[in-house]
Amino acid sequence: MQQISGNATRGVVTMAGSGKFFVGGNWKCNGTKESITKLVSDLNNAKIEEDVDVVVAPPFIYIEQVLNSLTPRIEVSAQNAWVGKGGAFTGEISAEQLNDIGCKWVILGHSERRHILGEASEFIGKKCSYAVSKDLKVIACVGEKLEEREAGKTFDVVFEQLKAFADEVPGLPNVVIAYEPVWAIGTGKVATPEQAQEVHAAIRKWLKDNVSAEAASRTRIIYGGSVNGSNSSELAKKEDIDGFLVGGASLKGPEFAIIVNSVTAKRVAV
Ligand SMILES: O=C(CO)COP(=O)(O)O
Repeated sequence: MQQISGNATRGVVTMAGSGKFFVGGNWKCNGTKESITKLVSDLNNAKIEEDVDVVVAPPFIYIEQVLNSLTPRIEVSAQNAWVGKGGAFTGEISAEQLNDIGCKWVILGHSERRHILGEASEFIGKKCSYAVSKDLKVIACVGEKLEEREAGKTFDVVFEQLKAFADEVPGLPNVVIAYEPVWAIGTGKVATPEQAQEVHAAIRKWLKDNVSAEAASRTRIIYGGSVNGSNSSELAKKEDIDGFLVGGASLKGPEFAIIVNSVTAKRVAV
């Protein structure tokens, strides 16, 4: 349990880790200039709690539009980056280019890139290493497919994916881990708070045993997969759930704000 300093009314927080609550919005391959203008305006007008890190990830071509119009209270992420220095890599965007336009975050290893685009764990680990070496902060995604869960392989799959990150990025500085079970993504079938907590606790233990106790405490472990304004508070109450990575519901500003504000469910009265 962690005491939030400086504001006694906030009380005690049910968090196993020491990091700040974190909510990311992954807009995936959605939006137009017009719809993004509206979404940014809704986010700029939303009332969001102070003690949450908030990051949104527009498609590459809209990142500058968002950086130029979104409140600096909310940070901006890319959804991918090239594995090394830019050059003759048609269709790719480099970490240097993200730095150039002031984009500070990148999502790596999302299941859609693993399973639709065929990115392997080792390649994703190398991407993470390069991104961190260029001072980008990384949302590193892991998660099992339905058949893997049903075969009792959830931890094997998640630990193999984690190891690929940890092998390439000693100490995992500037990395937020997103646990996104593939069967829960875009399906409306959210993991129960107990299912998510079980894997988050296992990830934290894996970090303690394989990286360091400090990394286990510092690293935010966020949940993704059909999170919405109605289920986020129950999930947020679990002690190893340090926030969310939201897909579909992050395209609606008011609902995304509700999810961000589910940090209040972490606070219990003293
Ligand atoms: O993939 C996700 C976030 O990265 C989750 O997507 P949904 O919230 O649409 O299920």
